[in-house]
Amino acid sequence: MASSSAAAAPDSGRAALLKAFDDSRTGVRGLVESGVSAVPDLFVHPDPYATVPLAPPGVSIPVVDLSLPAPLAVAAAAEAARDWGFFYLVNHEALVPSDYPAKALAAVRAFHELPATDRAAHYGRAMGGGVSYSSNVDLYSSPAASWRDTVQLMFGPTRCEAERIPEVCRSEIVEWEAHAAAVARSVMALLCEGLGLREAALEEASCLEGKLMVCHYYPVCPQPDRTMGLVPHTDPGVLTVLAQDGVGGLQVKHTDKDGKSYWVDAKPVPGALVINVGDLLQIMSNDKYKSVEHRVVMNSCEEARVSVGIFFNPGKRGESVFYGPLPEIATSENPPKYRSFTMSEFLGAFFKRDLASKALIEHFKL
Ligand SMILES: O=C(O)CCC(=O)C(=O)O
Ligand SMILES: [Fe+2]
Repeated sequence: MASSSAAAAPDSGRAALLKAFDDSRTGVRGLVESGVSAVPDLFVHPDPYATVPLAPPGVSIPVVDLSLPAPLAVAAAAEAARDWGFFYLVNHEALVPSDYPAKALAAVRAFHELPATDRAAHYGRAMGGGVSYSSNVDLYSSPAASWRDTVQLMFGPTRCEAERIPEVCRSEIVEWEAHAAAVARSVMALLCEGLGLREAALEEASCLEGKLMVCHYYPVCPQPDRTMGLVPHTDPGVLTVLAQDGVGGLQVKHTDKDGKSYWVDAKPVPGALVINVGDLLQIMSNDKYKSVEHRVVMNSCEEARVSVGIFFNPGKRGESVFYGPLPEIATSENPPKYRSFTMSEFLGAFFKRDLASKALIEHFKL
């Protein structure tokens, strides 16, 4: 790797290094396997942990208990989505068998820990058949690469070809997708009721039909304070259902009642899923629910971290189908704060911007 810093490297030198890394087809895990003892310059983030302080001890994202009587669960979900944009979902065993998501996380780990030549056979950025395995989806556009490899799978509106899913994790991934969709349906129903809407309003707007799964692997890092697992960003979609293993590293930005912001650890909680509001739900709820920034920091843990997220999005993508603040919510007392747009306009705006910016929501603001 280059001896100068990523920021200082001439563009052509940096581009060549990125290509050489990509051409290795084995991701960050491959660097670790080759024995790197320092974070290569391409992955160095200038002062990754400077800007916002960490939360005081004891601060945590809220918990929503799905076994509570419906009105209490609705109130808890609505309050969490409004004040935090993130929550742990617990007591969801009516929807998720007890061996999930652990089985899916273990299967994803097994894929990322296959011998390098077996992984390399799957490596590529194109979503061929709805599946890809690569390191840093934004490798060529981000200012610094992150310490992360990812398998992406499309589950809707068009479903990936099952035989394209690496066999070592195929059945577990397919099964987890079905359970996570049941969880998303139930959470969307709570969030709709929290907006005073009928519980199927988001489902009727096709918000359970677009589904992208990301299976992340954050290898052990020799210099955790020099790089990041995932830069601060908001999720563009409606709702994200995230399963994480026991390693930890996810942090959520929270602004308290006094306007003070800090990063809060979303520590792994056994039996809890992490749910978060995406930009589209903030827009559809006319800012009642918040899509908040989050990131993944590296730590000195001796074990790689695995997480599996599913982004739920509208599946109806026609040029005559518009999304924006839901008409039942945006009224004369609560005028719409965003204009309407088609999904192709929304996705076009998403792919044009840098992952680490909040520009997407701003783009549609009235
Ligand atoms: O790995 C995680 O915990 C978070 C992943 C995430 O935020 C994303 O994929 O958008
Ligand atoms: Fe995210």
